[in-house]
Amino acid sequence: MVLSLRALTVEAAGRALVDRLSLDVATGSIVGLVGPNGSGKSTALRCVYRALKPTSGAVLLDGTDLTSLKLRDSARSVAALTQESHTELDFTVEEVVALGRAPHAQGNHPLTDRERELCREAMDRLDVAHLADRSVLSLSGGERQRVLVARALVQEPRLLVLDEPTNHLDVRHQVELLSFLRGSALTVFTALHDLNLAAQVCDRVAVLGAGCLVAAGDPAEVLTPELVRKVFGVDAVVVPHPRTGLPQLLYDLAPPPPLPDIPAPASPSPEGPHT
Ligand SMILES: Nc1ncnc2c1ncn2[C@@H]1O[C@H](COP(=O)(O)OP(=O)(O)OP(=O)(O)O)[C@@H](O)[C@H]1O
Repeated sequence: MVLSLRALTVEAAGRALVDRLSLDVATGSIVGLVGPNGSGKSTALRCVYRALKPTSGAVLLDGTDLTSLKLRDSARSVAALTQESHTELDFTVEEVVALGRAPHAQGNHPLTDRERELCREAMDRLDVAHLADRSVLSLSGGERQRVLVARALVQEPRLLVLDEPTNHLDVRHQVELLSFLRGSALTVFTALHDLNLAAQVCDRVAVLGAGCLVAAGDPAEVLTPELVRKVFGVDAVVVPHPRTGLPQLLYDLAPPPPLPDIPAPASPSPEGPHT
């Protein structure tokens, strides 16, 4: 077991943004956190990478309460790609990726050969090696996102926390990133908006609605039309992927069906027509 959330609660402005969330992410598994805008996904993730202190409850890493670890120690274990991951300093891509080694650094020593190799591998993996000497300030949104994932990988974390990792990525880079995660032995806790990508990449999905856990489990069991209607207010049909059999949602963009024919009243009622 790597990550356990135990009755995690975050309160602000007089309400619970995350409400008694309990969840486990097993070693080597990928757990996706899905839910509507504002349902508390980023807030929950922030508690895991210690940008936010929960009001109550706990985040356990291999059974140890995160708050009992020094920040440097938890930074060695947990790498995060966040909505707030910034790259506004005029560093090159290579320098930003190398910063992933910072929690492991002993004083001001230069990177070892092994660490330089790690950085090269991560840049190749994320298709940013050709940008190594470019300033991160000059990158497109998707290129920057890939550099930040490479930085998180070179940290060699026990747990990778990703907040919308496919943001800005074109479909090829989305597929590359997710298939890499799928094929790796990494332990990943990720917020995802795309339910179809979540179904394909996650071992388990957890659905948040208004800060509360609505459902958690195997994507095929959880991502049902009933749940999508209840949580997102959207009609969908679920079809098995023709090659993998994994559930894929097809959303219904049609307007709601017309009301059944009701005989018109003989004369208009004083309140006007009922809808
Ligand atoms: N410091 C704060 N004070 C008050 N409300 C906050 C604070 N931080 C976040 N919120 C609110 O908490 C709710 C949950 O926000 P959060 O960013 O966790 O949602 P999310 O599920 O990640 O949303 P999205 O899908 O839009 O990224 C939102 O309604 C947000 O406005």
